[in-house]
Amino acid sequence: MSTSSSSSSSSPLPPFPSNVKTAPLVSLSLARLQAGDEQESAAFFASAKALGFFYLEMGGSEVGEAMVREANALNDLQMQWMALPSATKELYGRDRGDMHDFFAYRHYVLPDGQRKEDYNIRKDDVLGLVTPRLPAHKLILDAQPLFESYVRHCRVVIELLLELLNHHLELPKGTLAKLHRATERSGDHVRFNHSPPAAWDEESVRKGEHTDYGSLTILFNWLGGLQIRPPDSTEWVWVRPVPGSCIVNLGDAMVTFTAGILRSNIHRVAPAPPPQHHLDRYSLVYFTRPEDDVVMRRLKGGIIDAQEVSPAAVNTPEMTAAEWWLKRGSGVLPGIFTAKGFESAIPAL
Ligand SMILES: O=C(O)CCC(=O)C(=O)O
Ligand SMILES: [Fe+2]
Repeated sequence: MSTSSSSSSSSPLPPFPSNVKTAPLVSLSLARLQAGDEQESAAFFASAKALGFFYLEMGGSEVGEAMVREANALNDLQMQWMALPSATKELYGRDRGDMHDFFAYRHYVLPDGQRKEDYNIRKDDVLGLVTPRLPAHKLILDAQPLFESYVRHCRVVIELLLELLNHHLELPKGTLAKLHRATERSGDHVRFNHSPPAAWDEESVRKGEHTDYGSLTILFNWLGGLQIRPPDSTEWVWVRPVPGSCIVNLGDAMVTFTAGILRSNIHRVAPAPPPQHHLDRYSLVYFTRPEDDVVMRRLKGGIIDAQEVSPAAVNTPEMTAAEWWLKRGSGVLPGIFTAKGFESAIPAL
């Protein structure tokens, strides 16, 4: 019996349970957003303000359908990568002692001795912005065309979403695009995430509570496990994986840029709920961040000008996007970041 959640294997995954409480994510159509559908665009802006999390349905969009195929292929690749001996994976681990440490393999040992692990591969290596690229295993290097195509497709989606946000925020044309040029150095990266089947351990689940650090995140997962805590709620609810859709969420940078108009919602990854709990769980994430040199502060113009000074701006030292993701990613600036500032000091995982 396979113990892996395979995205493209012929054996279907056990279903996500129907008896757990799920998160109220709206589903938006990439094809409709690409076609300039105003109702869809307004629904996107509403969900970016209210929850900061939504499904993006990829069917009917050439880019979207390609991304679904590529995400499945990358997930198969990540299963091979995660199956490598630990000593091999650690050759690409977080012990090089410089800022590139973040673009690396890392693991945590769960109470039962198994490894929860992830691996960050930066956009600047995939798109050839840095020579030489950071060392990577042959499995990764051989899949360069796949990574490149996936990153370019993710960027098409990101750039569309940024343009729509720019429009609804009534910012001067191209304001957000200029802060997120794919051709410039940034902390954008692909992440492989792997959690082995494990008993619920409150401490590990709680430690994983976070907001994403960057601007926009594109997530593919195949098994349950992702949970969010909706605004003004203390209850964690499950995000049901929807085949053919990715999950998009906003990160810290969008809260800072908009003085809190847009929402970066707290979330975490728990063990998959039964009947999926006996499977290894994998997810594939593309994180977009502002360019490294961009200073993280509220933008001028449009509806942002009418916002009050957000406590976050008062309580948080100003820094560049690169300093931000480095501090957030290494646990120097831990906690849940919202328009109020840091709300709790849970060390970043
Ligand atoms: O695995 C998931 O479903 C979510 C992962 C996540 O939130 C992250 O890597 O930041
Ligand atoms: Fe996340």
